[in-house]
Amino acid sequence: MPNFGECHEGLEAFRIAGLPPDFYYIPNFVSVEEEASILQKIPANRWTHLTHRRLQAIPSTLTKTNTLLAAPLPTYLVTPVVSRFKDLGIFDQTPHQQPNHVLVNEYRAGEGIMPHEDGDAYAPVVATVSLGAALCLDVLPKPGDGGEKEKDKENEQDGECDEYKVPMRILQEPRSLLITTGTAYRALMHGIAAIEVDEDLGMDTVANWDLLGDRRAVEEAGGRNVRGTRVSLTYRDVLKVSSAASKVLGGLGRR
Ligand SMILES: O=C(O)CCC(=O)C(=O)O
Ligand SMILES: [Fe+2]
Repeated sequence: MPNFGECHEGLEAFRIAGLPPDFYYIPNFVSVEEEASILQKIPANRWTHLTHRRLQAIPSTLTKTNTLLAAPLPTYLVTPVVSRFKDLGIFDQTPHQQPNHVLVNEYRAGEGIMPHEDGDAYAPVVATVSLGAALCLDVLPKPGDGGEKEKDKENEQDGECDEYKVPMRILQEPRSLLITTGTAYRALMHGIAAIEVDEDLGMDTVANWDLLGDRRAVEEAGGRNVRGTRVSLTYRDVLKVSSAASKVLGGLGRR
């Protein structure tokens, strides 16, 4: 089976070259108008409040067995974003060939998310649309696989990963798309530091520096990004879907 990169030559120009495969960063994936329209349509009364952010799982939270109760995504999350995913073939190789689940996360300045991996409830492709403000995603090695030292040894042996500097940061500008798949999905963790300013941003410290939509703004701000409120939409394909449940819900008029 060909890997993601081999099937998506059109995306090659957007690959984050300095990181293990495959991260792709596309600036200005949605327009300013589209961004405003999506933000305005996120329902105000559906937030789950966590200590360091608030979130909405759409269409619903997965069950204890990581099953999705099938229900269509709301239109504001489908148009225009999912049609653009189709044009790029982002979910062409996942079981349902389209995203069926979206987590909406909101981070105010000073909020973040602990380093984690997204796990095996989903096909290993995540498409993250950022809205509202910029922040840095930290990319880290997974602890436990013998630790970093062991990894370095392995890397020396196969000579394949030497060129990658991890931990590293990806600056996610508003309106951008970040795709995480392959080794990047399976072998790395990601998190967002709970800070108010991302500092020391530049070509050596930001993995997607060359791909940014507005490098100049960051340079003019002296390599600092003062955080505002950022909303992320993380689109995924949940592997286990129960359509029986959705029929019951549909019958109850819960669509
Ligand atoms: O907001 C983000 O970009 C990351 C969110 C995330 O890691 C997740 O929902 O699993
Ligand atoms: Fe995540």
